[in-house]
Amino acid sequence: MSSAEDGQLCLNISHSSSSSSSFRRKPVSAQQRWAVKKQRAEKRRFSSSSEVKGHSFKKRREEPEAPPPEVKGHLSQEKKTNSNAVHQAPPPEDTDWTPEKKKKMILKKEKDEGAKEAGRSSVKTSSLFKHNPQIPQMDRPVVSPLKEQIFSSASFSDLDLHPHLVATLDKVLNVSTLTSVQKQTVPVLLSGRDAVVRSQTGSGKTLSYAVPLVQSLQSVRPKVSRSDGPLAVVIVPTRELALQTFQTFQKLLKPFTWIVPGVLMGGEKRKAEKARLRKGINILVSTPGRLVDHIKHTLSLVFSAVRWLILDEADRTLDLGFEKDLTVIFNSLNSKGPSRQNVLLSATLTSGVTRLADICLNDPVTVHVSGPASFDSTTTPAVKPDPDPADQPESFAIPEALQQFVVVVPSKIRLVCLAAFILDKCKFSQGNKLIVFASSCEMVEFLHSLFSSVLCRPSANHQAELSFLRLHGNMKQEERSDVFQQFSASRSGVLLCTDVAARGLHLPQVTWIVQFTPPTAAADYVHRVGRTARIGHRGSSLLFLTPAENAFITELANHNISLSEMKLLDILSSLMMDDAYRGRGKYHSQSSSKAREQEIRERATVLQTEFENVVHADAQSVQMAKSALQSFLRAYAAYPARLKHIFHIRSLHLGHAAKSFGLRDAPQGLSVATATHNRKLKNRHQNQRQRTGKQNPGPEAPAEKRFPGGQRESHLVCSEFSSGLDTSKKKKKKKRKALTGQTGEGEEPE
Ligand SMILES: Nc1ncnc2c1ncn2[C@@H]1O[C@H](COP(=O)(O)OP(=O)(O)OP(=O)(O)O)[C@@H](O)[C@H]1O
Repeated sequence: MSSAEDGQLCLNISHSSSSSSSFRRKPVSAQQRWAVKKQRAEKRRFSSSSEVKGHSFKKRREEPEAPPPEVKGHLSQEKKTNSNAVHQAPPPEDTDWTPEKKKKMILKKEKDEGAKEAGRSSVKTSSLFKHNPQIPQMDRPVVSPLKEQIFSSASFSDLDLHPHLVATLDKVLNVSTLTSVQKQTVPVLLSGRDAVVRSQTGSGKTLSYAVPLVQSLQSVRPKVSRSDGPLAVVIVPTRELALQTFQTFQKLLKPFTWIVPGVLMGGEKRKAEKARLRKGINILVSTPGRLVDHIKHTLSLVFSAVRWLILDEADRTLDLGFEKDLTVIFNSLNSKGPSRQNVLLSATLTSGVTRLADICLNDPVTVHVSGPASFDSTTTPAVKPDPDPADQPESFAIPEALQQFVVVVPSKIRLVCLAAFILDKCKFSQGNKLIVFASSCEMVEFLHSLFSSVLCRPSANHQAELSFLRLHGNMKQEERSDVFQQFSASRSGVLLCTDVAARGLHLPQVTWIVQFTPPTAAADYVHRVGRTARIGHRGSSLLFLTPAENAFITELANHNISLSEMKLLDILSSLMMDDAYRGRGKYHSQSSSKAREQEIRERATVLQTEFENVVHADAQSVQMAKSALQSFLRAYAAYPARLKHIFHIRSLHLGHAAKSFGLRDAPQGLSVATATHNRKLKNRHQNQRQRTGKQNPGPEAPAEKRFPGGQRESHLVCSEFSSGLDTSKKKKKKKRKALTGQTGEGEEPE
């Protein structure tokens, strides 16, 4: 609702009041006396209302103070319609005022009220910036970033490829020079060897396996036909990546029309997929869960001819979230068929995953593109490296063209800080395209709804229009695909998303990655920031940390990742670009830096107050904010054990965290609810295990999952990549969902 609409609402209510009997009596009721008293008190608090120049919010800025006990019921009823009305003393009965005059007077009073409200919100400055933990001095440990050169000097035409394939690469995909990873990988795969490939995000890994695969299949004689069924199986962790990979194959296969690619992914109609499988698909791209579903239920899916198995984002796919699915897939592939070429790829293949892969692969060639680490002279010496290389955390290569920043923000200020950053990049300047990562579907929904209603107001001509899209695992597949295509095609805008968009997706022209909630592992950090600065383009990233989470910088440094600090006040200062966020204006014209800082703080408070008013406008909005906060807390409780010293639920200040969801106070019983929830579930799983006699939780048990490093992931947050898709499990899943209250975040549901 715009402010104009708001005004309209007040007017209507005033009209109805004016016709009510209360308008014909003198203001002598308890309520009226209270209102007049309140007005006087207001006057004393704000010596001059002209000093108060606030932004006109869409919703009320503040709830009125509690009325005297005898009128409480009556007031709360009025508050439901328009709480402003409670402040209004009706026009005196014994004047000969025309309805127009009365209306004018009411409007004037409303205006005065608005100004006072604005004043009050300015006074609130203290609540947003007081009682925050100190922002610690940032230590930048010594980091030697791994370097990778993206392009090689060779071109596709130098390789032994079909000329039509080279022409297609050039004309359709606009690709002629080989990237380093392609130069090293394509010949290995063309020679028929298995491979484990690691190179930085956005370096062209997809073509490094897709080109030799197409080259190999087009040369098969007699020619490949649909009736041969799958000859290659490509497994990727998310639906969007499945779609993107399928589209790449569609382009590459333009000259080889007899080879048919196909995609299977959760959320699509099974029946249609079954029909396509019956007709015949030669290159099958799929998410693991959906493939398992078809292995179990689609008779026409036969793997007897499969010659290629590709696991893209292999570290994620080999995570135990997919363990059971992969076992089914491997068993099904191994039962019959010719010898097979296997390829694992990722930007973050850890040695643990590689060791695991060695068991399944046949004498694989390891392609690691990163060169030797280079010393970063801007950093200060820190911890001594561990002498035992086996104990060393994995180093990850980050694109050189990526500038990485971190901002340390007290919890309370996080929401306005994010908003100020978005306004700066997308409204007060142009040509930016942002991806903002948050930890849960509810949080994404909440931010999307709040920002769309508060930040997308039309403003001065020179400011760009802001648009927000959202992507998470709780959306219908159709909508997910639409958003993916829409954001891919757009030149600017903000995509709010969960980790469903963290891996593999190539969304062109993204300039900024914002991690509003920190990732649960350094590898996830790498993949998230890897959505920008791809294939040699420039890009930047910003990580939000609270003062208590500062040690995550050291954790990243252990993986050779180095960040520069961005100052909170610098981000908030973008609010000076729009007088819609002006505070009392007292400091606006003054030039001292202290005065400017104060003005920035006031503007941040004005914006925060606006968020809070929108959130508290009705019960539904409050509920939305609460469930977003709750899901955030659950995600927080699910950080792996080895990061608990940085991200521990007990170190969160609930009231401060609530503020970052636009809630004025910490919702009661929330933290207790989360803890109780955890306990109940733990007991339940223990009982379940005792009943079934299982020592360890089976893959179906909804309890914790273990990552290869031994870390645990609470089931409370449903993994972005979990599958468990067969129909028999559907009921169990529903039951589990109802039990845990989990949102289905990121699942690949059928
Ligand atoms: N040789 C090349 N020259 C120019 N562009 C290329 C080349 N190879 C691939 N690309 C393009 O680079 C982009 C990124 O490639 P791709 O998605 O394969 O990267 P990736 O290494 O798999 O990244 P991630 O690790 O994030 O999955 C794609 O748009 C692709 O078309």
